[in-house]
Amino acid sequence: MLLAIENILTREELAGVRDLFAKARFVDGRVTAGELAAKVKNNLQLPANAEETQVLTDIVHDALHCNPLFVSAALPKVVCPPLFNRYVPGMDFGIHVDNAIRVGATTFRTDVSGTLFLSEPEEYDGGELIIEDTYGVQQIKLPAGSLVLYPSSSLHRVEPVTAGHRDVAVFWVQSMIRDVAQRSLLFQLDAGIQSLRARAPESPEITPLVATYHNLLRMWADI
Ligand SMILES: O=C(O)CCC(=O)C(=O)O
Ligand SMILES: [Fe+2]
Repeated sequence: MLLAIENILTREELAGVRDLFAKARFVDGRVTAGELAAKVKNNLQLPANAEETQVLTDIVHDALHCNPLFVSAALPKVVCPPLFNRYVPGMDFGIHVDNAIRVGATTFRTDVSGTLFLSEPEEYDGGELIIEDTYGVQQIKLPAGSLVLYPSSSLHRVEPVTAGHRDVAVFWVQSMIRDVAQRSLLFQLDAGIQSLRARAPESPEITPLVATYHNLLRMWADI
């Protein structure tokens, strides 16, 4: 399931993030790449121990956990500290699949990959995120503050940036629901329940649907 979510960050949060990016000192992104990804990774990133990184991580984590669509789609068990990346002209990220396991302070399985866009599309040329999903090849370039989520099993790449710079926060989620099809069913069911609740809050069908949602979650969740 590939999902774009708008306005993960408020205008104020985005301005704060962009301010921190403007002051930050970036290093070669290969420092955190796995063996295979290091061969194709060609970008800049903030060091994990940079002063700005912790502040940025808190802003992004808070925004994600407060977003009902993100929580419903990802059903997160672990959201790792994001990588804060910058691509300047000539930089790209060749085709790869993300490492299944990320080893660190918390070692976790990557089920869902996310890119939160921090630059406006008109601020740079190129830099499209290309995802080869089961539904074909998707080309993604979203407004600043918007997020794309996709299964970590997908092959993907970032087209070369040819002008301006592309700033993003990239992160991975271990979901309570490992299986992408089960996760997708729960997301669909939750969307249906939310819509029914909004349109006809007194509907007697809501209770059995909510019960089904929770009982499927109980059946499938690994926590
Ligand atoms: O920059 C992006 O949108 C994705 C980067 C990426 O694929 C990665 O860091 O593994
Ligand atoms: Fe990746």
